[in-house]
Amino acid sequence: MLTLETAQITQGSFTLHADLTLAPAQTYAVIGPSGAGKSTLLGALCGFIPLRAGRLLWQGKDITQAAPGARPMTMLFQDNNLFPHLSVMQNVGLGLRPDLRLGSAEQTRVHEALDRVGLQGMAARKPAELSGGQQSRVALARVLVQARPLVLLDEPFAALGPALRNDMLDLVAALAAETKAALIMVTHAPEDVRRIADQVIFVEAGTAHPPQPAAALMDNPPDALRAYLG
Ligand SMILES: Nc1ncnc2c1ncn2[C@@H]1O[C@H](COP(=O)(O)OP(=O)(O)OP(=O)(O)O)[C@@H](O)[C@H]1O
Repeated sequence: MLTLETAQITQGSFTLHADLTLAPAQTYAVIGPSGAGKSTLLGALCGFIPLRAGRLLWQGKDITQAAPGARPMTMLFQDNNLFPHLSVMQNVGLGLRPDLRLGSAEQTRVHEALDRVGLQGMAARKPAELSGGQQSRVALARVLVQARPLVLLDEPFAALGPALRNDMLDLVAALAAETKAALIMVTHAPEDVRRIADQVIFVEAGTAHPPQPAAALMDNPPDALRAYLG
Protein backbone atom coordinates (compact mmCIF):
# COMPACT_ATOMS: atom_id res chain seq x y z
CA MET A 1 0.00 0.00 0.00
CA LEU A 2 1.27 3.43 -0.98
CA THR A 3 -0.60 6.39 0.45
CA LEU A 4 -0.36 10.09 -0.34
CA GLU A 5 -1.93 11.63 2.73
CA THR A 6 -3.37 15.15 2.30
CA ALA A 7 -0.41 15.95 0.07
CA GLN A 8 0.33 19.25 -1.62
CA ILE A 9 2.94 19.32 -4.35
CA THR A 10 4.11 22.65 -5.71
CA GLN A 11 5.78 23.48 -9.02
CA GLY A 12 6.24 27.26 -9.34
CA SER A 13 2.78 28.80 -8.90
CA PHE A 14 1.04 25.45 -9.49
CA THR A 15 -0.14 23.26 -6.60
CA LEU A 16 -1.47 19.71 -6.87
CA HIS A 17 -3.55 18.20 -4.07
CA ALA A 18 -3.60 14.42 -3.61
CA ASP A 19 -5.18 12.22 -0.98
CA LEU A 20 -5.12 8.67 -2.31
CA THR A 21 -4.00 5.09 -1.74
CA LEU A 22 -2.55 2.65 -4.27
CA ALA A 23 -2.94 -1.11 -3.79
CA PRO A 24 -0.28 -3.70 -4.68
CA ALA A 25 -0.30 -5.48 -8.05
CA GLN A 26 -2.84 -3.14 -9.63
CA THR A 27 -2.43 -1.23 -12.88
CA TYR A 28 -3.22 2.47 -12.64
CA ALA A 29 -3.62 4.86 -15.56
CA VAL A 30 -3.03 8.53 -14.70
CA ILE A 31 -5.05 10.64 -17.13
CA GLY A 32 -6.14 14.27 -17.41
CA PRO A 33 -5.66 17.47 -19.42
CA SER A 34 -2.25 18.81 -20.38
CA GLY A 35 -0.70 20.75 -17.52
CA ALA A 36 -3.08 19.20 -14.96
CA GLY A 37 -0.23 17.76 -12.87
CA LYS A 38 0.22 14.13 -13.96
CA SER A 39 4.02 14.31 -14.20
CA THR A 40 4.04 16.32 -10.98
CA LEU A 41 2.24 13.45 -9.24
CA LEU A 42 4.76 10.86 -10.47
CA GLY A 43 7.69 13.15 -9.61
CA ALA A 44 6.40 13.43 -6.05
CA LEU A 45 5.92 9.66 -5.68
CA CYS A 46 9.46 9.02 -6.97
CA GLY A 47 11.00 11.67 -4.74
CA PHE A 48 12.14 14.03 -7.49
CA ILE A 49 9.71 16.72 -6.26
CA PRO A 50 9.35 17.24 -2.49
CA LEU A 51 5.92 17.45 -0.84
CA ARG A 52 5.03 20.92 0.41
CA ALA A 53 2.54 19.42 2.84
CA GLY A 54 1.24 15.98 3.79
CA ARG A 55 2.99 12.61 3.87
CA LEU A 56 3.87 9.65 1.68
CA LEU A 57 3.47 6.29 3.39
CA TRP A 58 4.64 2.87 2.21
CA GLN A 59 3.19 -0.08 4.16
CA GLY A 60 2.42 2.43 6.91
CA LYS A 61 6.01 3.74 7.09
CA ASP A 62 6.63 7.44 6.43
CA ILE A 63 8.91 7.77 3.37
CA THR A 64 8.15 11.45 2.68
CA GLN A 65 11.83 12.37 3.07
CA ALA A 66 13.36 9.21 1.57
CA ALA A 67 15.79 9.68 -1.34
CA PRO A 68 14.54 8.43 -4.73
CA GLY A 69 16.83 5.36 -4.66
CA ALA A 70 15.57 4.34 -1.23
CA ARG A 71 11.91 4.22 -2.31
CA PRO A 72 10.05 1.04 -3.29
CA MET A 73 9.67 2.17 -6.89
CA THR A 74 11.40 2.54 -10.17
CA MET A 75 10.62 4.93 -13.01
CA LEU A 76 10.61 4.14 -16.72
CA PHE A 77 11.40 7.36 -18.53
CA GLN A 78 10.01 8.31 -21.93
CA ASP A 79 13.51 8.61 -23.42
CA ASN A 80 14.51 5.27 -21.80
CA ASN A 81 17.41 6.95 -20.00
CA LEU A 82 20.04 4.68 -21.61
CA PHE A 83 23.74 5.54 -21.52
CA PRO A 84 25.07 5.57 -25.10
CA HIS A 85 28.65 4.57 -24.19
CA LEU A 86 27.55 1.52 -22.17
CA SER A 87 26.55 -1.87 -23.60
CA VAL A 88 23.05 -3.31 -23.22
CA MET A 89 24.43 -5.60 -20.50
CA GLN A 90 25.88 -2.64 -18.60
CA ASN A 91 22.78 -0.47 -19.05
CA VAL A 92 20.65 -3.21 -17.48
CA GLY A 93 23.33 -4.04 -14.88
CA LEU A 94 23.12 -0.47 -13.59
CA GLY A 95 19.75 -1.43 -12.14
CA LEU A 96 21.53 -3.90 -9.86
CA ARG A 97 24.84 -2.18 -9.15
CA PRO A 98 25.67 1.43 -10.04
CA ASP A 99 29.40 0.52 -9.94
CA LEU A 100 28.73 -2.26 -12.48
CA ARG A 101 30.84 -4.81 -10.58
CA LEU A 102 28.38 -7.59 -11.30
CA GLY A 103 29.01 -11.00 -9.76
CA SER A 104 28.09 -14.12 -11.71
CA ALA A 105 24.65 -14.40 -10.08
CA GLU A 106 23.96 -10.77 -11.03
CA GLN A 107 25.13 -11.36 -14.60
CA THR A 108 22.76 -14.30 -14.79
CA ARG A 109 19.90 -12.09 -13.62
CA VAL A 110 20.71 -9.53 -16.32
CA HIS A 111 20.77 -12.24 -19.01
CA GLU A 112 17.48 -13.66 -17.74
CA ALA A 113 15.89 -10.19 -17.91
CA LEU A 114 17.22 -9.69 -21.45
CA ASP A 115 15.78 -13.05 -22.46
CA ARG A 116 12.43 -12.15 -20.92
CA VAL A 117 12.14 -8.94 -22.95
CA GLY A 118 13.25 -10.67 -26.16
CA LEU A 119 16.80 -9.30 -26.38
CA GLN A 120 18.79 -12.52 -26.13
CA GLY A 121 22.09 -12.26 -28.00
CA MET A 122 22.16 -8.45 -27.86
CA ALA A 123 23.97 -7.94 -24.53
CA ALA A 124 27.17 -6.61 -26.11
CA ARG A 125 25.52 -4.01 -28.33
CA LYS A 126 25.41 -0.28 -27.67
CA PRO A 127 22.00 1.48 -27.61
CA ALA A 128 22.71 3.14 -30.99
CA GLU A 129 22.92 -0.35 -32.52
CA LEU A 130 19.30 -1.09 -31.54
CA SER A 131 15.91 -0.06 -32.90
CA GLY A 132 13.65 2.25 -30.87
CA GLY A 133 11.55 -0.69 -29.71
CA GLN A 134 14.64 -2.65 -28.68
CA GLN A 135 15.92 0.35 -26.72
CA SER A 136 12.59 0.44 -24.83
CA ARG A 137 13.09 -3.25 -24.06
CA VAL A 138 16.54 -2.54 -22.55
CA ALA A 139 14.95 0.04 -20.25
CA LEU A 140 12.27 -2.50 -19.33
CA ALA A 141 14.89 -5.15 -18.55
CA ARG A 142 16.54 -2.68 -16.17
CA VAL A 143 13.19 -2.12 -14.44
CA LEU A 144 12.80 -5.90 -14.24
CA VAL A 145 16.15 -6.57 -12.53
CA GLN A 146 15.39 -3.89 -9.95
CA ALA A 147 12.30 -5.87 -8.94
CA ARG A 148 10.66 -3.02 -7.05
CA PRO A 149 7.01 -3.30 -5.97
CA LEU A 150 5.95 -0.17 -7.90
CA VAL A 151 6.81 0.77 -11.48
CA LEU A 152 6.05 4.30 -12.66
CA LEU A 153 5.82 5.17 -16.35
CA ASP A 154 5.39 8.69 -17.73
CA GLU A 155 3.90 8.44 -21.22
CA PRO A 156 6.04 5.43 -22.11
CA PHE A 157 6.72 4.39 -25.66
CA ALA A 158 5.29 7.66 -27.06
CA ALA A 159 7.96 7.61 -29.77
CA LEU A 160 6.98 4.15 -31.04
CA GLY A 161 4.43 3.34 -33.74
CA PRO A 162 0.97 2.07 -32.67
CA ALA A 163 1.55 -1.67 -33.13
CA LEU A 164 4.92 -1.63 -31.36
CA ARG A 165 3.48 0.58 -28.62
CA ASN A 166 0.74 -1.95 -27.96
CA ASP A 167 3.30 -4.78 -27.89
CA MET A 168 5.34 -2.86 -25.32
CA LEU A 169 2.28 -2.05 -23.20
CA ASP A 170 1.28 -5.72 -23.20
CA LEU A 171 4.84 -6.71 -22.26
CA VAL A 172 4.92 -4.21 -19.39
CA ALA A 173 1.56 -5.43 -18.14
CA ALA A 174 2.69 -9.08 -18.38
CA LEU A 175 5.95 -8.38 -16.53
CA ALA A 176 4.10 -6.48 -13.82
CA ALA A 177 1.66 -9.36 -13.40
CA GLU A 178 4.53 -11.89 -13.16
CA THR A 179 6.44 -9.84 -10.60
CA LYS A 180 3.25 -8.68 -8.79
CA ALA A 181 4.37 -5.06 -9.20
CA ALA A 182 1.86 -2.21 -9.31
CA LEU A 183 2.04 -0.08 -12.46
CA ILE A 184 1.30 3.63 -12.42
CA MET A 185 1.27 4.97 -15.96
CA VAL A 186 0.64 8.48 -17.28
CA THR A 187 -1.06 8.32 -20.65
CA HIS A 188 -2.97 10.56 -23.04
CA ALA A 189 -4.49 7.62 -24.88
CA PRO A 190 -7.92 6.39 -23.68
CA GLU A 191 -7.27 3.13 -25.55
CA ASP A 192 -4.26 2.50 -23.25
CA VAL A 193 -6.61 2.78 -20.28
CA ARG A 194 -8.91 0.13 -21.69
CA ARG A 195 -5.92 -2.00 -22.72
CA ILE A 196 -4.09 -2.35 -19.44
CA ALA A 197 -5.57 -0.31 -16.56
CA ASP A 198 -7.53 -1.73 -13.63
CA GLN A 199 -7.94 1.70 -12.05
CA VAL A 200 -7.85 5.32 -13.20
CA ILE A 201 -6.41 8.31 -11.36
CA PHE A 202 -8.03 11.37 -12.95
CA VAL A 203 -6.00 14.56 -12.52
CA GLU A 204 -7.72 17.88 -13.11
CA ALA A 205 -8.16 21.35 -11.63
CA GLY A 206 -5.27 20.94 -9.18
CA THR A 207 -6.41 17.60 -7.78
CA ALA A 208 -5.30 14.00 -8.31
CA HIS A 209 -8.52 12.10 -7.58
CA PRO A 210 -8.48 8.75 -5.77
CA PRO A 211 -8.38 5.74 -8.11
CA GLN A 212 -11.62 4.44 -9.57
CA PRO A 213 -12.25 1.17 -11.44
CA ALA A 214 -11.26 1.78 -15.06
CA ALA A 215 -13.99 0.00 -17.01
CA ALA A 216 -16.92 1.56 -15.12
CA LEU A 217 -15.34 5.02 -15.20
CA MET A 218 -14.60 4.95 -18.93
CA ASP A 219 -18.09 3.58 -19.71
CA ASN A 220 -19.79 6.26 -17.67
CA PRO A 221 -17.38 9.20 -17.15
CA PRO A 222 -18.27 12.14 -14.88
CA ASP A 223 -18.61 15.52 -16.63
CA ALA A 224 -14.99 16.67 -16.18
CA LEU A 225 -13.61 13.38 -17.51
CA ARG A 226 -16.14 13.35 -20.36
CA ALA A 227 -15.01 16.86 -21.34
CA TYR A 228 -11.38 15.74 -21.33
CA LEU A 229 -12.06 12.60 -23.33
CA GLY A 230 -14.00 14.67 -25.90
N1 LIG B 1 9.67 23.29 -12.98
C1 LIG B 1 8.50 23.93 -13.02
N2 LIG B 1 8.39 25.23 -12.62
C2 LIG B 1 7.21 25.87 -12.63
N3 LIG B 1 6.05 25.31 -13.04
C3 LIG B 1 6.10 24.04 -13.45
C4 LIG B 1 7.31 23.28 -13.47
N4 LIG B 1 7.05 22.04 -13.94
C5 LIG B 1 5.73 22.02 -14.20
N5 LIG B 1 5.15 23.21 -13.92
C6 LIG B 1 3.71 23.54 -14.04
O1 LIG B 1 2.99 22.62 -13.24
C7 LIG B 1 1.77 22.26 -13.88
C8 LIG B 1 1.67 20.75 -13.99
O2 LIG B 1 2.67 20.25 -14.87
P1 LIG B 1 2.82 18.72 -15.23
O3 LIG B 1 4.01 18.56 -16.08
O4 LIG B 1 2.72 17.93 -13.97
O5 LIG B 1 1.49 18.47 -16.08
P2 LIG B 1 1.04 17.19 -16.92
O6 LIG B 1 -0.36 16.89 -16.50
O7 LIG B 1 2.04 16.10 -16.77
O8 LIG B 1 1.06 17.80 -18.39
P3 LIG B 1 1.31 17.12 -19.84
O9 LIG B 1 0.16 16.20 -20.08
O10 LIG B 1 1.27 18.30 -20.76
O11 LIG B 1 2.64 16.44 -19.80
C9 LIG B 1 1.75 22.97 -15.23
O12 LIG B 1 0.92 24.11 -15.11
C10 LIG B 1 3.19 23.35 -15.45
O13 LIG B 1 3.28 24.54 -16.20
